[in-house]
Amino acid sequence: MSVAEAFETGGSPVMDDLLGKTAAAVEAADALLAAARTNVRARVSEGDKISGTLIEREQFLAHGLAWLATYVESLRQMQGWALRLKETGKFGEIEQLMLQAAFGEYLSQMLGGIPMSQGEIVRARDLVGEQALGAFATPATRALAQGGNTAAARARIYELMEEGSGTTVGDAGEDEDIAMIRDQFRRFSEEKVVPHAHGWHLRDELIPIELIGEMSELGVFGLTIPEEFGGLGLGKMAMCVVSEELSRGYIGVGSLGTRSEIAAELILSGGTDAQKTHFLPKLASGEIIPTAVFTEPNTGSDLGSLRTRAVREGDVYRVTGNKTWITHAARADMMTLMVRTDPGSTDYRGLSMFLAEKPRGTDADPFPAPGMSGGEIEVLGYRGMKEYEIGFDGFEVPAANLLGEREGQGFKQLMQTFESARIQTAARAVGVAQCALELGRAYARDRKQFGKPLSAFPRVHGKLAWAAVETMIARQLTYFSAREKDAGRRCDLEAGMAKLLGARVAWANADNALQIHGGNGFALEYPVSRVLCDARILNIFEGAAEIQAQVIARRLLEA
Ligand SMILES: Cc1cc2nc3c(=O)[nH]c(=O)nc-3n(C[C@H](O)[C@H](O)[C@H](O)COP(=O)(O)OP(=O)(O)OC[C@H]3O[C@@H](n4cnc5c(N)ncnc54)[C@H](O)[C@@H]3O)c2cc1C
Repeated sequence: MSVAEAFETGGSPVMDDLLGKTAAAVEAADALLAAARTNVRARVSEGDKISGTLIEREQFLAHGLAWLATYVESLRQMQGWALRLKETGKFGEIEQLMLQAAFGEYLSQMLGGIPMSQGEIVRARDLVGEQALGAFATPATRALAQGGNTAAARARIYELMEEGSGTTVGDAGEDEDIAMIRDQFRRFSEEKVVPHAHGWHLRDELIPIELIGEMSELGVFGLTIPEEFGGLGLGKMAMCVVSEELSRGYIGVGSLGTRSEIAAELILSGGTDAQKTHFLPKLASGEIIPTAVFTEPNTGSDLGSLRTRAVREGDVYRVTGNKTWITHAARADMMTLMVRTDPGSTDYRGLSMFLAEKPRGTDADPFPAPGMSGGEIEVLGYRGMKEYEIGFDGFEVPAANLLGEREGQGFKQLMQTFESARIQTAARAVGVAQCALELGRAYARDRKQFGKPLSAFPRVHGKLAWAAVETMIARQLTYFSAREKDAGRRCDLEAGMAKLLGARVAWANADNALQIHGGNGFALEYPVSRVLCDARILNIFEGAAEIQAQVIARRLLEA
């Protein structure tokens, strides 16, 4: 029995005048968002000012607004993607169906309820009231919501997926240079990462230093560092496809560049000339492996209140306090270390950032530096670099290593890196989402039950088709923020949305891919068990989902 017969799809379920309908739906979605903004703003305002206290009291609604805005931006970006593909003659049947399913599902959720997490559904009627919701039900939104993400559309997407040979499901729409970079890193990932990732995870090993050497030679750590400082001088779009393809192989490998990206951004935007000349070429070449040292046992999301302190004594600062959850700390050569230099302060204004050098440690002696101690935290997933708690007791940092040689700027300097870090994390999430999709696909194709491959069942191929669609949505939102960043435009809002959505999609894909594996998915032996654990972290670090939604909501309400 052929795949087509199994699914009994008949002709293509692409809707008539699809692009006309989707264009009209974007307009209606914008109007719904405007109504929600007005409504939520009224709920959280005191006089003509937005009140932090009221936003917190109405957190569910405010975060719902952030999710609604994320959906609206997702649809706009999918529409833009489709129009660009059409212009270049690449808007084929699978891309049309993916567009239609994306609109169908997201519009339905906007009408019915958007899941901010499992069991936390924000309802449009609470965000805008019945009247605006009624106005949202235009002929285009109704047609797409009813006819977009149908079982027939999902079946046909799956069928085309299985016939296709591209590296992503559907054309991702990158330009030629970016597609070449993607292909190069996809090959690298397939050859050097995929065969070993699960073993590294199961044995809880550090990713081999030789692999880091090979990645250095490919320029991974200096991708976005300007050429004058030894980097490749590429944009964030390149960073996205590299992060995506490496994370598709293993999130640990795709995350090796994260701390280099943060350190380089910090130094480029806040460093002195001497700091730029000293650190950037070594970061770009991979000679220096950096680690990001911000979180403390009592201070995670509320980073501005951290307490580790640095006291100046002549030409040095002495650091005392405790940090935790520090990734790749033992093997790192340099810490971007945020501490309190103003002992009289309790908020972000008293914080400073140091570029603190340290010797490389080993498993036996992770922190062989005077005034520094600590140990590994055992974790579910996101292994390969290991996480550590660190105690500082008079650890010495030269005063010349204070970023920008200015105290009190640490939090502001860190905020300037948030856009890039969130774009990179969103790209990692897309890579993990793609990995889960591929694992689920391969299993569904091979495993037979009731005399058929699992993929013959609508609940199985439907999951895979939707995973492909939603991965593309997260990807397009991520690429959009990267393009905005590359164009020099502010994109904290878009980058936050891409991270927020990407993390949810990666988790959903991993969960569904594991479900398709049945009992075997629960066996450590199967890579999908690792991918589930790896996907889980994306909603926690780089701004937990609630913090991300809070930041997005504030920006939407204050604009
Ligand atoms: C694997 C891993 C690697 C990490 N790597 C690093 C690293 O290299 N360097 C580093 O500095 N840090 C790192 N972190 C720390 C990470 O950034 C923090 O875990 C994260 O910021 C959340 O802080 P927290 O864990 O203290 O959670 P908390 O701040 O205690 O929050 C717990 C939960 O409460 C909820 N919550 C918190 N505040 C609010 C709010 N205002 N409104 C609504 N809900 C809220 C959220 O659901 C949140 O997940 C890592 C963490 C992990 C798990």
